[in-house]
Amino acid sequence: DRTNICSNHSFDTPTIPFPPHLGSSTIRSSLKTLTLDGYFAFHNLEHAANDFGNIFHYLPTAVLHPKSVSDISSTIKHIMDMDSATKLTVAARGRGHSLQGQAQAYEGVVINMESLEGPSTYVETGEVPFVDVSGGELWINILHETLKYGLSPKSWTDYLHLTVGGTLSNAGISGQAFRHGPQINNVYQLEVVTGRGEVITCSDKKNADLFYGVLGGLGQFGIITRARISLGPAKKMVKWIRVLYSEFSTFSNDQEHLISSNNSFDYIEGFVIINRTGLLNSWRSSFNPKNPIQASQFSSDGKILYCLEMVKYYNPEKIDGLNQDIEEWLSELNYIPSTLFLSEVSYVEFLDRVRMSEIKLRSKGLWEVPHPWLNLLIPKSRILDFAREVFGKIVKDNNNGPILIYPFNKAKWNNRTSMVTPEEDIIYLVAFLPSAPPLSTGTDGLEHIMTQNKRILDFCTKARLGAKQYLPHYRTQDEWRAHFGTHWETFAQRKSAYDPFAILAPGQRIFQKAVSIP
Ligand SMILES: Cc1cc2nc3c(=O)[nH]c(=O)nc-3n(C[C@H](O)[C@H](O)[C@H](O)COP(=O)(O)OP(=O)(O)OC[C@H]3O[C@@H](n4cnc5c(N)ncnc54)[C@H](O)[C@@H]3O)c2cc1C
Repeated sequence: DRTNICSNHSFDTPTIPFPPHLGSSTIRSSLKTLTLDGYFAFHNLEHAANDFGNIFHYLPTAVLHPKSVSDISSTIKHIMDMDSATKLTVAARGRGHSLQGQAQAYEGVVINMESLEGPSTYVETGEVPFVDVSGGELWINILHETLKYGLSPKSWTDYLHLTVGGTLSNAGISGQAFRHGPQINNVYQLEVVTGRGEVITCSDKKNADLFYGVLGGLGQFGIITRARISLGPAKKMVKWIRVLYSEFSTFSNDQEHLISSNNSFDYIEGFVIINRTGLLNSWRSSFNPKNPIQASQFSSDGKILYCLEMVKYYNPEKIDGLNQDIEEWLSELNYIPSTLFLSEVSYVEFLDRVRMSEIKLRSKGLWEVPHPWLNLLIPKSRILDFAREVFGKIVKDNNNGPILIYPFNKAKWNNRTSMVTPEEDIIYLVAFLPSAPPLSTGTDGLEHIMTQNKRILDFCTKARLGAKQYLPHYRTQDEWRAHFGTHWETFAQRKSAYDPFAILAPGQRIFQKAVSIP
């Protein structure tokens, strides 16, 4: 029952050796000696060997369903005390929406963070409002809870059914990042269980090295059990606007113009439409323009269109001047005049927009399919080169999923976190988000898309774009060193300080399990 059920597709099988077979019954017996508030499961663990990517599948030995922080800390301490040959690896699993097995632990222990209980969510409404939540809490629940107080987190992801620990281990980027930075820049304090099993509270003022290490730290230094997240006043409704462009440079100039202004839209994203045969609406959005007939004219057979997406939050009881402001901001843009689509939806409906698409796709069996996604951060100075080579030349259509593209201001990002980005003031996130129906061997098939992703990455390297992967995935430590660049030393030092045996988040494949404390 401990077989490696790794999919047999041949592109990206791991090259870093996994721990040897450890003698499962001895290990189970050893784990069973622990006194816990929650429990270990040793059977039916296939769920923990899967993720949203649906490409990598590694069975753990056990899944811990912790009820308390001490369950997590005792488990890690117990593993620390095992002899070096039998030390297990440990992966915190949030919602398991990783793409390449990052939340899996082959023959190790997966911790189901959603079962963690503790103090209930607490909202502070004072001068500096914040919410204290469990690391396994879903962002959608945080939204609903904070709205009861007229408050809301400021920085989001496009999809809210992800855990706090999962997105804070990466960055958490969406259309608000140009103004507020990513989610990792909107956190005041964390409670973390390190790879030594210690429970440490950290912030900018206290244990700052651990705090900034864990934010964007790919789960390498500790397990986030609690987070204090900054809040701001929430609005009830949004004006959701889309306009189209046929020239990339006009589109990107307008995006850059919008993110340079302090007083304009609250959210700015965009996407590329390459030779799409379907309607303009993509799967990720429940956007329903007032004039759908007009929208449907813009299926993009044979051409490339760029869609700029803007949102303004508002309260319906205080709408004075809003429409004039929006008209003025739009008048500064150079989109194709007949292509303005406007929709008004609630704040919650907008933020939770991908959920509707998920429900639809699930009903058609199209959600739990392989997702060979590729997310890149491209410096502004090279975005035209990137667009020219990739859109239409390497990627010839995007009928199998959206391609997002939008800039943000690096000045709004805190450079002390573990996350690495290109070194420029303005950076574009470009996200290729295809679904690959199983068994397809055509241009929507997994093999074709993986080859295409590789061509995009090869182009970035050859053209020296200075691009970085977001939600990075590499096979060798050399590639990881290159990814972190000058930040590698700090990253590696933090690893030996907080997780000296390299037991945490083995699915990232950055460090191999160590055998002795340096
Ligand atoms: C449909 C969809 C839309 C998305 N949209 C966006 C987006 O708009 N912007 C964006 O930035 N990202 C987006 N993502 C990516 C997403 O943010 C990451 O994949 C994130 O890691 C998923 O959270 P999770 O709870 O599922 O994490 P998991 O997949 O469970 O874990 C991710 C990594 O974090 C580690 N981890 C999990 N919990 C903890 C914890 N408590 N403490 C320490 N480490 C932990 C895991 O071990 C693993 O290495 C999207 C993903 C999907 C599937």
